[in-house]
Amino acid sequence: MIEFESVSKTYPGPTAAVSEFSLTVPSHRTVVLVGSSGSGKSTLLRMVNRMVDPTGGRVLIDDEDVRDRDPVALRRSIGYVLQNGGLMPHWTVLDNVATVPVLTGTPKRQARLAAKELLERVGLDPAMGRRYPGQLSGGQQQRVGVARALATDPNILLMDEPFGAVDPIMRRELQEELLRLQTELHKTILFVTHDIDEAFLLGDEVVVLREGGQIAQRGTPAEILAAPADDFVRGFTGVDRAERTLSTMEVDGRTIAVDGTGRPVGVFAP
Ligand SMILES: Nc1ncnc2c1ncn2[C@@H]1O[C@H](COP(=O)(O)OP(=O)(O)OP(=O)(O)O)[C@@H](O)[C@H]1O
Repeated sequence: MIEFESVSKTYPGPTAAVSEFSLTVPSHRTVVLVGSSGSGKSTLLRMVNRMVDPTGGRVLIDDEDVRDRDPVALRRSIGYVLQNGGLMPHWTVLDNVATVPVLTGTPKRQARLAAKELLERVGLDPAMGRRYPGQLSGGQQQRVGVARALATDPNILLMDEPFGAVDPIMRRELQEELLRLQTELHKTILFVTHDIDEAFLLGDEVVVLREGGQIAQRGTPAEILAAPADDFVRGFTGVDRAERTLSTMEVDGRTIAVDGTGRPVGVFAP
């Protein structure tokens, strides 16, 4: 469980990046922070692994203040996936995945064997382990990034716009893969995106942020869609967008879902 207790972060400048933010991320759940650029999402995520220390308040992992943890050990115990993979270009894929386990004492052979299994787990051919990151597609690199984050079997995964730089089809595949992985792994995932559709797809809970890390609304995707808190959330989530305003139509005895433009988008199960 991750707890943000009234955290603030002020960088030099006129406004606070985050002010008085409180949130609990329950164990084994996926919580998505969604908001536009500059709303403080990355700052909040990075407070968990102490890449940023708050200027006020505290962050707890399983009731322990992260400030009492050694930052390097803390970072190695938490999976972290970034938009651009953050892979070491001159290391093979396998070495990229096996690095942290080796640094924390796993024998090299064992770590490489485990890395191969992880590549398979994220949907890659283990033979790709011999390649260098530059010889992989963007989507494949992101899968390696996920495998690397899972290499120490962390309880917590921090994901900062991990699928932001890949094309929409690959993005959808990666999202589905993450959903599948999570049904097997049950990690505590804190996921950052500016894409509300991604947030609704992946989040058990979604936190909509406005400037300064202010929570505009939090809840399950269904709760937010059913009752947007205000015009900001209404606009951000696009609840009034044609593709979200579904209605029903009877055709040949079956009930069809139709979007706001009149386009049939699905059929209700009998
Ligand atoms: N190292 C820094 N020094 C000064 N200001 C910073 C620093 N990091 C972030 N900020 C500022 O803090 C605010 C929040 O930034 P943050 O990166 O957390 O937002 P974000 O929601 O993740 O944005 P994006 O989606 O663009 O990544 C922004 O106004 C940003 O300019």
